[in-house]
Amino acid sequence: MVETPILEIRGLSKAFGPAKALDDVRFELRRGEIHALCGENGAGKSTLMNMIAGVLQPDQGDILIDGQRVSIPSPSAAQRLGIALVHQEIALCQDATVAENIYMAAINSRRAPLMNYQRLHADAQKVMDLLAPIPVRTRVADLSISNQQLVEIAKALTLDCKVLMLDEPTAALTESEAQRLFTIVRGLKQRGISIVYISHRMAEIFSLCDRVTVFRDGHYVATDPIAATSPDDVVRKMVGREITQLYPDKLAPQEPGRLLLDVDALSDGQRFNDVSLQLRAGEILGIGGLIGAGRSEIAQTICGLRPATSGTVALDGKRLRIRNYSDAVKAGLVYLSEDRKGSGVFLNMPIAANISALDLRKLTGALGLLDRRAEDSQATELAKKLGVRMAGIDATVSTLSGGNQQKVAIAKQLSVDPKVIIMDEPTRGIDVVAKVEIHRLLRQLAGKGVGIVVISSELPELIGLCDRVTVVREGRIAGELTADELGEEAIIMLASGVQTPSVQQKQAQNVA
Ligand SMILES: Nc1ncnc2c1ncn2[C@@H]1O[C@H](COP(=O)(O)OP(=O)(O)OP(=O)(O)O)[C@@H](O)[C@H]1O
Repeated sequence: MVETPILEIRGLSKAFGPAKALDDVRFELRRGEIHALCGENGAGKSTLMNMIAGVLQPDQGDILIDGQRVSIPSPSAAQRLGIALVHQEIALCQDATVAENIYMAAINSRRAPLMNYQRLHADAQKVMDLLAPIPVRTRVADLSISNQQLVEIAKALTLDCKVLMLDEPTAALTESEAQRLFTIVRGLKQRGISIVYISHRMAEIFSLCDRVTVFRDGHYVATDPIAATSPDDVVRKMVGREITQLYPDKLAPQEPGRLLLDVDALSDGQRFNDVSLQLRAGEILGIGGLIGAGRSEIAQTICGLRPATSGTVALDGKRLRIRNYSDAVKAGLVYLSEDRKGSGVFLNMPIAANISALDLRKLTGALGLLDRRAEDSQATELAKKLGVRMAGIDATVSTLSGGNQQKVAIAKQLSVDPKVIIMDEPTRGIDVVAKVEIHRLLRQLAGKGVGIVVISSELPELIGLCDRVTVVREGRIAGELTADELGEEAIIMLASGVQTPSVQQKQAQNVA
């Protein structure tokens, strides 16, 4: 007998104005399975999750829980049905404690157990301990992103959750943090929780999930057991064609041009010390390291977003005196923030205005008026180059899917024709195809003499894309790897300071 699925979606459709985000899709989640949902940016994955979580209402179609048709008019209705969604972006109250966040809904509705803080802490700690030993009296702002993510999951678990939906949970995690999350997710599965898992990373889908469903352009394409498919097959179903080359060709070693960016003994007096980096024209330099190692702080200090206490930055042979970020942009140095919502894009502004926000002078006519036509044509060209899926360049950024918002943030950096671009996690949340396009675009820019620095926690990206990788550990440069030396183990070893068994073995062989 076939078991009734815990969650079933039949013929679901949703339009935003004239644009159909989902068209007659189906989906089935079995009890105790981890089911991956894949599709390009804008394929409709988050829209489906939001409907199941009561955040959005479908135009048509049915949602069944345990074989019963249900209506989910609000997030609290979803909670009552045992459905929890952990969003792409962390949405915790940063100033509140872990315990207060875990019981936020109950506190707001005065159901907290029950405003007795001692009991609240004890109950919250019990849930938190299922995942990781994080003290629940800690302020959320003092936790790492990965621990914040676990607090989001703990919050979901208090709701007597039967169906847990995780939307790109590893996007902001390092490799080892992601591994810890997988162990936790597998443990939840053992406890009978059914999990929907959205991710753009094929490797993790294939190591974690039982089945995979693919959406393309708001349509259902297929559902397969993981054992009966392959990453290539999933990508082919997502895109409708084969992707042959994942990474563009690298520079030949003798190719890099003149010294473009020269950072010498830079310190900020707190997070990093004595950092020296050199970048040549035409080169893509990777920066690896664990989250919290100080990579973003180094980049932000180079670009005038944080103050330095000592050291120098020279661009094209000229020592820079950068007091703030706009000085850096004027000099030809731009920074793509890893925090898209915080400082990458203005969500409530149109796409065109976002793309031109960094340098309006370029688009301003003799009378000091903004040339809207020039703004629109620049935005259209860049959005097309990056393949932004949108209704039009006048649409606000908030109407775009997560990955497409990231593409707008990248277009914004490119609009100023920079000499050096420092990108912090540039392809976070970006689908496989768009990632290939962005990598190709970066290589093309490098080919024109632009210097590019890519901070990434995704080892395959550092290895596949970069000509050289510098690894930062605890605020200092731990070492540098040339293209020939690049490998996951070599990066991990420098990043953690711990030798992995096979490196030790190799070294022992070399000595022998
Ligand atoms: N509030 C909204 N207003 C207008 N259009 C929207 C809105 N929300 C989503 N869309 C559109 O619906 C489509 C599906 O978006 P959705 O966020 O579901 O994609 P996704 O598959 O989750 O993408 P990603 O991988 O980038 O997160 C996109 O074209 C998006 O622009």
